[in-house]
Amino acid sequence: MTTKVLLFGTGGVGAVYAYFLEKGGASVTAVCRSNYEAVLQNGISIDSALFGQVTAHPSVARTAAEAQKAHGPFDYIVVCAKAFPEIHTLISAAVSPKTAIVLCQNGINIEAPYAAAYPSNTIISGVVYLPVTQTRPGHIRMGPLQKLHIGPFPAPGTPSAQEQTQKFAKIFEAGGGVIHVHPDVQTQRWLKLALNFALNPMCALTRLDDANMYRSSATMPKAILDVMTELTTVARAAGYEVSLELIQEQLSRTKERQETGGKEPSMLTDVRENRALEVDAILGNAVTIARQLGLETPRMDLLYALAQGLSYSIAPDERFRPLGM
Ligand SMILES: NC(=O)C1=CN([C@@H]2O[C@H](COP(=O)(O)OP(=O)(O)OC[C@H]3O[C@@H](n4cnc5c(N)ncnc54)[C@H](OP(=O)(O)O)[C@@H]3O)[C@@H](O)[C@H]2O)C=CC1
Ligand SMILES: CC(C)(CO)C(=O)C(=O)O
Repeated sequence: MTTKVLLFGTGGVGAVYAYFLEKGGASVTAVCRSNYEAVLQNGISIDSALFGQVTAHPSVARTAAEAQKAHGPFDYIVVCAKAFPEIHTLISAAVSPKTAIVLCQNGINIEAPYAAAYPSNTIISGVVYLPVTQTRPGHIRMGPLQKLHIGPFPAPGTPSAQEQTQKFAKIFEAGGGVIHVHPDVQTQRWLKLALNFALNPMCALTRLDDANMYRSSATMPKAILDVMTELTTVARAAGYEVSLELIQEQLSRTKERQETGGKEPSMLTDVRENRALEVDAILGNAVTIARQLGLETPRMDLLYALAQGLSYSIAPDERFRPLGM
């Protein structure tokens, strides 16, 4: 029987995953919002540095409820929306007893709301390497890297969760995607977080892509590495072996991009588009974990405060006052 996948959040990452899953033989329905008309009319067009110009043609829906009615029940719901607290509630209409929920998002501790809301469903945690941007509705530009690390949450999962994880990987791989299954993917999550915790807010605050930010001053490379190093102390205290060599390796892509041109991290795209920022998923949750572990993290705390300020400048609330002079 054909595997049915619902994609929730068809932006840069979701669009590319829709393409792999469709090509891998799944029947894919994509929940689209601002790009609904574009994707309905023309599908998703991907300009990839890895495999050229391709198009995906998922079925399209405006909500999970609409998708469930027309194409459910779904074997998998792949969440590729930004990691915000309310998103888990928006998929509920499409969660059936056997649906596995695959989270493809940056950040740490992003699984908790899903595990609490859907305690009987398999949760698969996904760590995304995919430099990608939606340049206009339904049009995606993808850089020369693609890797997805997945594993059941909480690890190691039940035998049936492990089976669902392996089956997802097979479809993704059959569609041309590079994917690695881990018994516990959290070490990978911390490793990726080290990059995002530093690059995403620092690029968003300076409004520079990663390569230009890296070379913007003599002090910047050390400032970036210091934040990443501080985060590794939290990862290690939390029980995950994230070595400094691996951190250096993470940063090597930014260094390589000195030659080829930089990547604008997703948080900078959000700032430019005046959209909400993933401040808690990428920064706040790790700072909370550091406090719980009794660790001092002055660099992370400062960056978190600045990212919160940046977010507040995009969405000020009743505390905001105009200039006094
Ligand atoms: N871009 C990148 O290079 C990378 C991103 N990531 C991570 O992957 C995740 C996805 O990022 P990315 O693809 O860049 O994000 P995008 O902002 O490009 O895509 C998110 C999509 O979710 C949609 N969405 C949000 N809320 C709803 C809703 N209520 N109903 C329907 N659709 C909704 C948005 O619609 P709308 O357009 O209407 O807002 C948008 O199309 C994030 O966690 C990010 O940090 C990880 C690695 C690299
Ligand atoms: C830092 C980067 C580009 C790495 O792929 C990323 O994860 C993002 O844009 O959020």
